[in-house]
Amino acid sequence: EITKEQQALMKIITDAYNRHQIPQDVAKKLLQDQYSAEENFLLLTEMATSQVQVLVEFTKNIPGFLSLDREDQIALLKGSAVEAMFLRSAQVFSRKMPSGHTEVLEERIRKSGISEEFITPMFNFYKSIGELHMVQEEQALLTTVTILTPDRPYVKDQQAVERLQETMLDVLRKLCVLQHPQEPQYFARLLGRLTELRTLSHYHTEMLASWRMNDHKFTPLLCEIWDV
Ligand SMILES: Cc1cccc(C)c1-c1noc(C(C)C)c1COc1ccc(-c2ccc3cc(C(=O)O)ncc3c2)cc1
Repeated sequence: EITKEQQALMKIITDAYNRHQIPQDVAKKLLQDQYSAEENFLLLTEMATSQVQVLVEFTKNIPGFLSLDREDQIALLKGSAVEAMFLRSAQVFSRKMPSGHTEVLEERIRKSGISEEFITPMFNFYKSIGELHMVQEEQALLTTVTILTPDRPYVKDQQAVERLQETMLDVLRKLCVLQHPQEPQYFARLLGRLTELRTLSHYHTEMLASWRMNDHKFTPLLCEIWDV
């Protein structure tokens, strides 16, 4: 049974998740009509940079996050940024954007210098997230659970992160039972997506290396968060 304080926690996180989105004027740039690989890469770089800024703001609203050791806060953000962006961009695909971003985002990702070996697992992931039909509370909590992963590189006080993550996992588990009563294994399926995210995060490191090989430039914020 979801307790009163768990409901309050879920509301804080879901409101923050909905409040911190890529500004529409930035997202609208996806609809521009240049589709060269260079243009696509530049647009995706702009999206990712804006998404990281939004992610940092969202993370500040996770109850307990700002009480963690400051260096651990940075380590959690660096370690989870790619995974959080996969989850956020997955929502664009599964939400069937009215603004038509779905098709153009897919087109630009497919034609931005990412090799086919990464494109396939990436779009399989997007499809598997879409099939879950997550409600927004589940999306917000799943992103929060991903950010609060204790075993990211350089995290010193893993216990403190684990305590926070367990609190969020408990709310998410109860929410899944409430939202998907006909599917008792739904929560386990959600956690399975987190495993898939780790794999994608390793692919992403190779994607970055191959872009850099072809002399692609990133923004200072992305260089900092991805150590490129
Ligand atoms: C290619 C890739 C795939 C997955 C994750 C990453 C980090 C990368 C990835 N890896 O590198 C890059 C750049 C640097 C080339 C990327 C590109 O990342 C992103 C990140 C976020 C979005 C994004 C997020 C929310 C949106 C909301 C709306 C709307 O509400 O209408 N519309 C458009 C939106 C676009 C797009 C690309």
